[in-house]
Amino acid sequence: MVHQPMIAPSILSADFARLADEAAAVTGADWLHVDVMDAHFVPNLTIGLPVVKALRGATDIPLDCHLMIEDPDRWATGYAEAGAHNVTVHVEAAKDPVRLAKDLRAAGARAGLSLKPGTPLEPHLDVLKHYDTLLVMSVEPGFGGQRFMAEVLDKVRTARRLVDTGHLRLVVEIDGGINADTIGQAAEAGVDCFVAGSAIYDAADPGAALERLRERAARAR
Ligand SMILES: O=C(CO)[C@@H](O)[C@H](O)COP(=O)(O)O
Ligand SMILES: [Fe+2]
Repeated sequence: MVHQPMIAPSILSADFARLADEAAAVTGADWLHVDVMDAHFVPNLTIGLPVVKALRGATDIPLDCHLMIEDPDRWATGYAEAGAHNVTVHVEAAKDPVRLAKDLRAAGARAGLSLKPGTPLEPHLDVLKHYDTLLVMSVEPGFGGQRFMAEVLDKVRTARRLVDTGHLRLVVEIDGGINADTIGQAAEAGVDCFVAGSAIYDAADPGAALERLRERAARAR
């Protein structure tokens, strides 16, 4: 388990007209989570490569790009080349996830693999050996502000066990519905990195909200 809980604010809940300021409001963040949606893999359309490139120049926080797109085999390495620290693709969308992980690493990024809430972990364990991050979705991808699905924590517990016993080398990340009421159970289950959008950016002081989440997670471990 990484030393202290990592927090990744999701800019999906930030003010898109003031992204540089919104990044500056969370300087304590470990990663800045960027939700890329293409209106095909998910029923929502957000931002893409030009905005990621602009953000890269506007903040020093490592960018954690979560690609909810139909054809990650074609587009994902562009995000790594644009300077993203971690690029996560969905196992449900990737045609050749092992190749993709190698390409992402060759382009200088960490490679992340995400599972939708209904996607089991076990069939993908061999593929996960090639990845640096496992992103467990705790809402159906597409929108911020949804209710946390505690049933995905079984996948987190399994992944934690496999990491702690040396079978996988991964940061275990969770995404969706993380707030002061839910972060404790996710931390107990073994999450390393917590994505939080509305719980941070809907708060009057996003930086303070981030640190409160981190404290809660640390206490629950
Ligand atoms: O990937 C997604 C949604 O598809 C997330 O990253 C959300 O943006 C998280 O928002 P909250 O559930 O924390 O409000
Ligand atoms: Fe996300």
